[in-house]
Amino acid sequence: MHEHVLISDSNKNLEDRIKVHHWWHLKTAKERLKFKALCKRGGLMAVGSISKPGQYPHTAMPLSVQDNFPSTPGKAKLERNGYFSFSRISGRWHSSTSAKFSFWVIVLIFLLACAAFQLKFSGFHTIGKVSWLNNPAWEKNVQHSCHVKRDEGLVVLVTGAAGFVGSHVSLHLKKRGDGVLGIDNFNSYYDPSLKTARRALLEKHGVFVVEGDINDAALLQTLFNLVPFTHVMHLAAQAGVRYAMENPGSYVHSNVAGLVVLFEACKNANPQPAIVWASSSSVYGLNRKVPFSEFDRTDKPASLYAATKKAGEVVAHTYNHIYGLSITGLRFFTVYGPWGRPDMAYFSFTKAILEGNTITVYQGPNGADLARDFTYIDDVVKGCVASLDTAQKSTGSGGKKKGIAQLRIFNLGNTKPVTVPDMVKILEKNLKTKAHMNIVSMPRNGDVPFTHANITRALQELSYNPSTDLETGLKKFVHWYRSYYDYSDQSRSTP
Ligand SMILES: O=C(O)[C@H]1O[C@H](OP(=O)(O)OP(=O)(O)OC[C@H]2O[C@@H](n3ccc(=O)[nH]c3=O)[C@H](O)[C@@H]2O)[C@H](O)[C@@H](O)[C@H]1O
Repeated sequence: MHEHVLISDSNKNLEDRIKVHHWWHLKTAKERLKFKALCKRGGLMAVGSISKPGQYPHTAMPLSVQDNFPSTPGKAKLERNGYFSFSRISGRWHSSTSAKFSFWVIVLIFLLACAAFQLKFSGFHTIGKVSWLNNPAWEKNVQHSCHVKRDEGLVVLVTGAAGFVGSHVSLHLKKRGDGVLGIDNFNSYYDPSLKTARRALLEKHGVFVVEGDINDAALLQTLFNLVPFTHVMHLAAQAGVRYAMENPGSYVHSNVAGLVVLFEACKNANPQPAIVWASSSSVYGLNRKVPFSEFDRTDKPASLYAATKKAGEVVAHTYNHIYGLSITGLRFFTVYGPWGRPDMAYFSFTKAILEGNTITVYQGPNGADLARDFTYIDDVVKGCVASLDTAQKSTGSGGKKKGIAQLRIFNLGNTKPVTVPDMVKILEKNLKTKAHMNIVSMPRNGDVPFTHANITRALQELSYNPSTDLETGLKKFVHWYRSYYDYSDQSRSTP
């Protein structure tokens, strides 16, 4: 077999080094030895594929050149003692120029592919397309967003800031003069353009939202190094009761693993912040005793979503116990309102009714209507802010507990459950349109037949006193929905 060998013996520059100087036809062992000696003398290293054991590679290049090659993973990695096959056509290099060109094109494509891969999968830290690593402009945004404008103001890291509750809480805190920094991964569980619009609103009011995941420990550490947060309002989560059957991993990832990563960052921070975080009414699961009290058992979750929220409460206990983190868990009861979540029934029903589509309404056993303790967003925001304001300091430092720390759980409900068909009637009235309803038995999908909060504890300790009934709240929601999606802006898609 005739081998065509490309040899470079110039050391002037990278271009010259891969210039073709000789064509060799290695027919015999003697020729191969000669080639090998030549490589050695010129400081060259033979590279190229070997089609049979004992054969020499197809091409040669200086060792120094190889140091300039990217050390990238994968099959095409160029190894010092390995072999890399260039574009060889019919066993012959057509010309040195085309070989050189092909080679660098391949290298370039490979580098670009690696960069794209890293950006997408390795937690490469970006804001839009800008890396946060050693980025003074980004650090300035972070610090500016955390600037406190009132006496005794808080410095709060809000996770899930581009989410429904997160955006409302962030705005409220910022407006009263607290320093607020948001973080959100802008995932596509529901239309990310709604999250982007919420972010635009926040940024208009001076709240910077870092695009990143709570599972990114390095990013969290960077934020805690930059800012001495007094509080963390942790609202980032995988929400939705029924979606847990479709994508169980996302619940474990965000609601359990993500929570632990966040607690770790808080535990290591100096000072340790106090944490307020979103649990859920769903932890009451199959509880039949109403109204649901924080003293009731919560060991029978009906969905994986509920199970991960319950797990979060248990994890919170551990971090409070071992590290002295001050932690307050809030059990939200079907929060609704402007800028809400398109996956929730009141929101998706509104869209369907306006578009003339049929809505599916679930019924409980024996044809009983399902009911929810729908809670208006402004009331929930008050509960969140009161929790931050009444949170005691964490007691640990340097990762060690220095004393007993506060650990609280509160129901943030409305205490006035409304059935789903009644909720539909309110929507019909506000939308001035009759809904087409398909009534079906509640599938076994994690749903619970009713929720009803006892809010005595929140009233006592937080002065939490919800004041918006469903009629008033849905009216406000429909008003927002119409202005947001009312097709005056044709470029904006409906949810
Ligand atoms: O309090 C919570 O902890 C949770 O509240 C919310 O869950 P849910 O109370 O289940 O709200 P939501 O989906 O609006 O369904 C409302 C009602 O409509 C019924 N429902 C729903 C959909 C449908 O197509 N038909 C229907 O009848 C359905 O059977 C139910 O009876 C949050 O989504 C969740 O993230 C979590 O925060």
